[in-house]
Amino acid sequence: MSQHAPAHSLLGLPKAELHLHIEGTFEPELVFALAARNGIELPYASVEELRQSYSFDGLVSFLDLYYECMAVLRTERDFYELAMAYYERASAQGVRHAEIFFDPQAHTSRGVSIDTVIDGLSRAAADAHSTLGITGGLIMCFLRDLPVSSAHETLESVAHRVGDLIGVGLDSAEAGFPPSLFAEVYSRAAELGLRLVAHAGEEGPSDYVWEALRLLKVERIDHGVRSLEDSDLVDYLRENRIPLTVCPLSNLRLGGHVAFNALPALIEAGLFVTVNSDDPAYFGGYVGDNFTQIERVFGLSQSKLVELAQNSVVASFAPDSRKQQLLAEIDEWIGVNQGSQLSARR
Ligand SMILES: Nc1ncnc2[nH]cnc12
Ligand SMILES: [Zn+2]
Repeated sequence: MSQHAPAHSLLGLPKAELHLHIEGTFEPELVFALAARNGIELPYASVEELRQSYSFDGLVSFLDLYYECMAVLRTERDFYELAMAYYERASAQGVRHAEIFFDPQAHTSRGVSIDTVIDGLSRAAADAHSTLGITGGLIMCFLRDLPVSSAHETLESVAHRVGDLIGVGLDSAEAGFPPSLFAEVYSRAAELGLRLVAHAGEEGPSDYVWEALRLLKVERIDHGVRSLEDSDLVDYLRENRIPLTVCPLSNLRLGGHVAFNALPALIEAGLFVTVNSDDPAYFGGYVGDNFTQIERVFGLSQSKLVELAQNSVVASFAPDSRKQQLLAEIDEWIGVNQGSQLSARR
């Protein structure tokens, strides 16, 4: 696979990816390869059989498989290879900056040390920068369906190496696990200088989005599609330019067409929307594929798609100088594509 995105296509549109679980990029072929290397037997006869099980009836049914597959990740090299495979695919889809989620508790609970995880992922991020020019870093997520004490312990266990992280997030099964539970953990993360984001309003109610904003003081909301159920919240999100990291193919696979159709409604409501892939190995496409699908299904104009890419850069935690560089790359893409459209018409 080429690691450079084709300039004359939506895949080549430079973009930032802000909602991507690295464990959700674990393609079945790599799951099998790492299982074999680590001497682990999988309950699937083949790559094809594993891939065929990718049919979900909601977030929890997806998470069961997601945690099962990631259990073959054991060594620093495993985490490195997982992340490098993502960066290469992402680069081919126009990703120039990636802020990557990882779930340390899903690994430490199996006896893998948090340093092993962060070492492998950080080494990949450094190599992705030097070989592919991709900037960004790591956002450590707390599993909200585990005890809050475990989140506290996890955070304290990395207090000596917060320089390896951009921020913290909150993920896993949402319903019944409100953000309010994690207010103290988030306040400590802020004290450590970490940026704050949280999944809210994916399957959980719009109240969880309010809680994430008011109690956790997050800077971005991951998903947030159920915000549409509360018009005061929609007004608040618009007036305060709170970025939403929406994941269309994830919404389609886990929530069906009602959830998928949230995207045009959020855009229509004037919200600060970005497009991301969430768990691309499981949901049928990387971020460029998400752009291609929303163009096809919703008929979004090229200028709207460009605006979504610009939003991803502006909503990122990249330094201002890097944001300016990336916005200039997007302008360059617009120039190339206008030219190619004109020459195609002649
Ligand atoms: N879409 C999602 N929602 C919550 N937790 C997740 N972990 C991985 N993907 C997730
Ligand atoms: Zn997610």
